[in-house]
Amino acid sequence: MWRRVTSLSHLLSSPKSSPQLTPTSYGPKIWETLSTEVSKKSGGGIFSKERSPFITFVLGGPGSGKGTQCSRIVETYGFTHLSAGDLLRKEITMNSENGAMILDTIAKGKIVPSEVTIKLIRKAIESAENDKFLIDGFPRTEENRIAYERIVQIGAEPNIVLFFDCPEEVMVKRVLSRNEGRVDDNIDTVKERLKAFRSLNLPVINHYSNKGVLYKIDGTGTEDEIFERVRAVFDAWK
Ligand SMILES: Nc1ncnc2c1ncn2[C@@H]1O[C@H](COP(=O)(O)OP(=O)(O)OP(=O)(O)O)[C@@H](O)[C@H]1O
Ligand SMILES: Nc1ccn([C@@H]2O[C@H](COP(=O)(O)O)[C@@H](O)[C@H]2O)c(=O)n1
Ligand SMILES: [Mg+2]
Repeated sequence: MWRRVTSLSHLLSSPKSSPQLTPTSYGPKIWETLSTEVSKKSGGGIFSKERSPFITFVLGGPGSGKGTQCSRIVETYGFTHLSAGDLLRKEITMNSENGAMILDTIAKGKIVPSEVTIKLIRKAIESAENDKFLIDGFPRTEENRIAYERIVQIGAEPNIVLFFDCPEEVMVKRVLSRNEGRVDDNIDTVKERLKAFRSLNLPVINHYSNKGVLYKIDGTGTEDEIFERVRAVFDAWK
């Protein structure tokens, strides 16, 4: 039933299999059609028969432009943007039960335990009315990914995974000039975050590449240039 759009194959990094797109299924957007397909199979977890959203994971190193491009995707395609980092930072400002632990972890450039992050993502999905989500900065580790899959059960596979591929020196430069007062935007923590990206996030990215759902996007150039690359992915899914 599903066929891959051949012109997009260059965006997929060595998939063993691929989500198959239906170029003819214009009308309802492909994410609405897919949501229904998945919901028929869904056995519980975050999603149900009645509700199985179209999920895009947005991955990339610190400063690769995930948040920036997510804002553009939201404007153009109407997704709801859930940044795992923003959800965690909100817990710090709300002085919640886990706030101090989260602050300490983020300041060290380490990864917060999966159950904490997934609970926040789950709550945000459940309280949103939209059925199309960009989940930015998650899963960050194989442990994040496996924990998420356990909770979501059938239908846990993201529909798309975007990976913003960017040289480390570009990412470091962007992070250090971000100037938003983030506790982790300093050279020592950035080094730790890059280490975590290499050792923990790249295996997740490889996993999705092997599953055939990964769209690797060149994260260099201007915001507009990068968004044109992103458009090529989403326009093929409409
Ligand atoms: N293409 C670009 N060229 C120059 N600067 C950019 C570009 N894209 C984003 N930036 C800037 O770089 C900084 C980091 O971008 P952004 O916050 O989108 O990255 P991120 O991947 O979400 O990072 P993090 O993982 O640290 O949250 C921001 O100040 C943003 O304005
Ligand atoms: N799945 C995640 C996502 C983020 N974190 C922590 O938050 C920091 C900032 O994340 P950004 O995506 O906003 O860069 C990150 O360095 C981690 O400390 C996490 O633990 N788990
Ligand atoms: Mg971000």
